[in-house]
Amino acid sequence: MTEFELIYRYFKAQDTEGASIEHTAIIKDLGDDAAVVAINAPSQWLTCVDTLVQGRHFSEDWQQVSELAFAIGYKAVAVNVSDIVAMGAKPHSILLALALPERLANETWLGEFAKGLFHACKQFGVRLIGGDTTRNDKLIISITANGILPVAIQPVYRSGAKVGDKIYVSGTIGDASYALNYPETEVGKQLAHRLHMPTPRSILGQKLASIGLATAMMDVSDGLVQDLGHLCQQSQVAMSLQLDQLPTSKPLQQVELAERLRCQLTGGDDYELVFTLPASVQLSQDLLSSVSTPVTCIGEVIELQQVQPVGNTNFGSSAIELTYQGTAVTEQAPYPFDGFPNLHGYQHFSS
Ligand SMILES: Nc1ncnc2c1ncn2[C@@H]1O[C@H](COP(=O)(O)OP(=O)(O)O)[C@@H](O)[C@H]1O
Ligand SMILES: Cc1ncc(C[n+]2csc(CCOP(=O)(O)OP(=O)(O)O)c2C)c(N)n1
Ligand SMILES: [Mg+2]
Repeated sequence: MTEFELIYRYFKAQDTEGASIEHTAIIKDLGDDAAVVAINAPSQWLTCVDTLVQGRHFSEDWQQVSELAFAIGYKAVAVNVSDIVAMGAKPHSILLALALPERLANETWLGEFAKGLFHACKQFGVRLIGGDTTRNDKLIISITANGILPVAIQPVYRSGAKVGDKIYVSGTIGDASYALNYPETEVGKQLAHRLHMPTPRSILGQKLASIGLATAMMDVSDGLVQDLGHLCQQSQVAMSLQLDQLPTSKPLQQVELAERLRCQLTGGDDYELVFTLPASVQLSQDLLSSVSTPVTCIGEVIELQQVQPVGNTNFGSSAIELTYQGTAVTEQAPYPFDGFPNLHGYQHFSS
């Protein structure tokens, strides 16, 4: 199979079923030097890119890479859709840059990978409009995602959280991390789908932006504390998190408390949304009608004791206070932990 046969065979023929009205703006997709999308002036165009690397974002092991072809295709789209919806926008299209090992350039692997990729595309309403294919010794998948937002709707940034706001998180957290760390356990197996096929909270993110009440929002990719640290830094606030309120899936409830909390606070890979709302807003069913994802209040925004420099990489842990059943969790009294936990989340580089 040549490079061009590969592209046309696996990525050119997209199912047009489920294409949205905005997709009519795609004038040219795969096949030319660039995709062409008509810009509807009263809309805002959002764009982001995320890369998944073999051995870093999914297993190094070739056997696993083979078995997980569908899930890897799905997850590559899902994590990008997650960034778009964390701004409140509607996902529109993606570009796929694939560095493909020779041993995966076959019908079995590419067929499953493309199936997973297009399954996610269909589920989240995005069209593949271009990309690039190269050969490499390891599998690297880089996806650029685009989204749209009417000008009348404000994107929800990380920078708007205010003292007194309540902090909410969607779904449940800690599942993906547990599945990654304990894949052979019964609970790990029950949670494997949360690691391999995360669900970006597309409807919830868009709804929160459209009702215009969320003061800040982001998705949890690196770990709750570290990611909330970014939100604190950009909003120049601190936060108080109630550990007994963290939403926990049925399988994860069976795990010993301290270990479960470590997964929830630092694990990452959940792709849930965290957002802040003024305390006066009651998150009623009405407000979230048409959103099936549960949301849970996990704490509140408090005053920052001292302004933090932008480059402070320890900001996450220093700006976030933990309480458990109304009592502060501190170095001196770390209960329910034996010792105060390391709250760093996932970092590609750390010194
Ligand atoms: N190599 C890079 N060049 C330019 N911008 C970058 C680069 N890496 C990250 N960024 C930007 O830094 C910000 C944080 O990146 P990242 O932690 O990857 O975000 P997220 O967790 O939302 O995917 C984003 O706005 C991203 O666009
Ligand atoms: C083999 C393997 N090791 C580790 C992880 C955990 N992991 C890898 S990257 C990551 C954080 C998210 O990835 P990143 O590239 O930082 O995404 P971004 O924050 O840019 O959205 C996590 C929790 C994993 N899923 N698989
Ligand atoms: Mg990250």
